[in-house]
Amino acid sequence: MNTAATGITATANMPLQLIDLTLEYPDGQGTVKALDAVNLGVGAGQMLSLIGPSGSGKSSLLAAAATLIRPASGLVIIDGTTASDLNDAQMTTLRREKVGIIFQQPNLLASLTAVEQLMISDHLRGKPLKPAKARALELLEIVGLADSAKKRPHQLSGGQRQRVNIARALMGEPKVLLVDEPTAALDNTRSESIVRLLAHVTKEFSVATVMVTHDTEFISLTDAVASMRDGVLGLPELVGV
Ligand SMILES: Nc1ncnc2c1ncn2[C@@H]1O[C@H](COP(=O)(O)OP(=O)(O)OP(=O)(O)O)[C@@H](O)[C@H]1O
Repeated sequence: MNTAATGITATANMPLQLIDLTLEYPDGQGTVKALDAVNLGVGAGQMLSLIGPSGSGKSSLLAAAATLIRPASGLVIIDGTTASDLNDAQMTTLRREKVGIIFQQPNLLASLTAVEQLMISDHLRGKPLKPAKARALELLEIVGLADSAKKRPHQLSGGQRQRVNIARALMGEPKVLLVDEPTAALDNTRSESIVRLLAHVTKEFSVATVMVTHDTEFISLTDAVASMRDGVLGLPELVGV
């Protein structure tokens, strides 16, 4: 199968590949097809904007790519590993090690400082605390929060909380970053800076990023856009400079 044809641009290093992905949900007596033979490849250092009307399947695509739901058919390949070949425990490990997920709401723990929010995610992966702190501080600097490492969520703005969320998703050194409406709760200026930051870390850490968004005005900050309709994914179009 020629998967390169579905990628944003041809590249040997494609951390995220979706091949002929079909996903159905039960709906009364029948089923609703949320993903209909979806093919997509996102290369290392590439960021794709995913747009489409409500109910077109964007969240389903992200959930399948994140290995949070198993497709009815087709393949999800993360950094060369075919997720559908794995059992649930192996899939969880793959997700933990290779996938960073950023939701609309940061879901930070109220009692922890910014640096602790990042360290705990490494701690849950069984990693030692000392290098985790160094990496957490480095990531906070990259996302523009060097001076806010000791602040708790209530001391941060919405945009700053989203920056902590982005830094936290990068702690595990993911190969794939899946981002669901990261700017939905933010004003225009903050939205733009968050999309710029996501585009920056995509390049800086060579991750394959897919961002679901309704903010079409910031799509030009990303490399490509693809739109969904009724579970069918259109071909990605290059938009970046
Ligand atoms: N858990 C579920 N059970 C049944 N049907 C579902 C479920 N989740 C989604 N669907 C259906 O699957 C289709 C795709 O939904 P999905 O949430 O992926 O779309 P979306 O493009 O992300 O929408 P939105 O922009 O509103 O978030 C829709 O018809 C939706 O009603």
